[in-house]
Amino acid sequence: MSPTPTPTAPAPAAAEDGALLSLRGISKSFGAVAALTGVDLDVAAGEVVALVGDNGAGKSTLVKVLSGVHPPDAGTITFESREVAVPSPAAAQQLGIATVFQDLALCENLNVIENLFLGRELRALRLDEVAMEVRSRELLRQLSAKIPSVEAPVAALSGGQRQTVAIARSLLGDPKVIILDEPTAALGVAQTAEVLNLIERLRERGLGVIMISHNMADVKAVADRVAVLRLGRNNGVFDAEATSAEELVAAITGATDNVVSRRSRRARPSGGGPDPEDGAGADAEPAADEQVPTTAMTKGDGDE
Ligand SMILES: Nc1ncnc2c1ncn2[C@@H]1O[C@H](COP(=O)(O)OP(=O)(O)OP(=O)(O)O)[C@@H](O)[C@H]1O
Repeated sequence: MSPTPTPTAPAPAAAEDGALLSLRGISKSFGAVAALTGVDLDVAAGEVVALVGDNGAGKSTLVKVLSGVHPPDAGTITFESREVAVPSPAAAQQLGIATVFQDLALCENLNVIENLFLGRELRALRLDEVAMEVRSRELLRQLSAKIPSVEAPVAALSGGQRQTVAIARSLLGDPKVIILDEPTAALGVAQTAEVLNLIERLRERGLGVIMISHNMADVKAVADRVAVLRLGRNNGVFDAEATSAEELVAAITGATDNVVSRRSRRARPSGGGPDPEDGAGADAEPAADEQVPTTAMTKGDGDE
């Protein structure tokens, strides 16, 4: 077991410099259930932040607050340096916050192009099918997506390819932040690799990515920072490279209580020089086997 991460300063009260999106003090209750209590979260442009936590930790609720599904009871959301409200999914979309929920919301009988443009068909005098096809091919090429044919019905695609189509569709709205709800859940090894590659492409495009995941190997493979929620509260923000899977699991399960703010030592395109905190553990090699037994991740109330 790796040593407990050294607690440093409490999570900052104000939006982190360079953050594209900052949540501060977000609370949300459902009746007597406090799903979120005073939660902070930051994501910068070109950064992947993994949001992890045990079942019922509040991850989905936080994502729903950000995507305009649930209004928060308290707290602030700052987007591109101004405080915003996200009263509806349409408002989130308008701001530039896209969410790909686990159900993906694809139409099985429609092909890839039709799914990509569902609800936002390009129209001149009539449906511009040529333009939609060209745009679809271009977008999927930019994402290095392995889709056999844009004319194939979505029903014929693998889980990884469907995830790719759902992510590509959300990019047509030109978002600045994209939230992925367990994008690799139930995928095999090759398909998971495909989706993780796609997330790298999103980072390269300068998007801020928030990824919910229960899989520590995926988190460590793709995230810059890892924000841990426990029982609806922050339990540390970790540098993904410098923190072992065991340390993350300890924070998730409550074996350690952390209010740790370690900024990523990976490149942050939005500026900011080297972080003095980044020295600690910066040369640590990831553990040889980062795959964490799912049993360690799923114990708890399991009521969801
Ligand atoms: N619509 C709702 N009505 C009542 N309680 C809710 C609602 N949504 C979430 N909760 C409760 O809020 C708490 C946080 O749930 P949430 O779904 O956000 O956790 P989670 O971290 O996403 O869990 P999981 O990994 O199992 O999806 C849980 O106790 C859950 O039962």
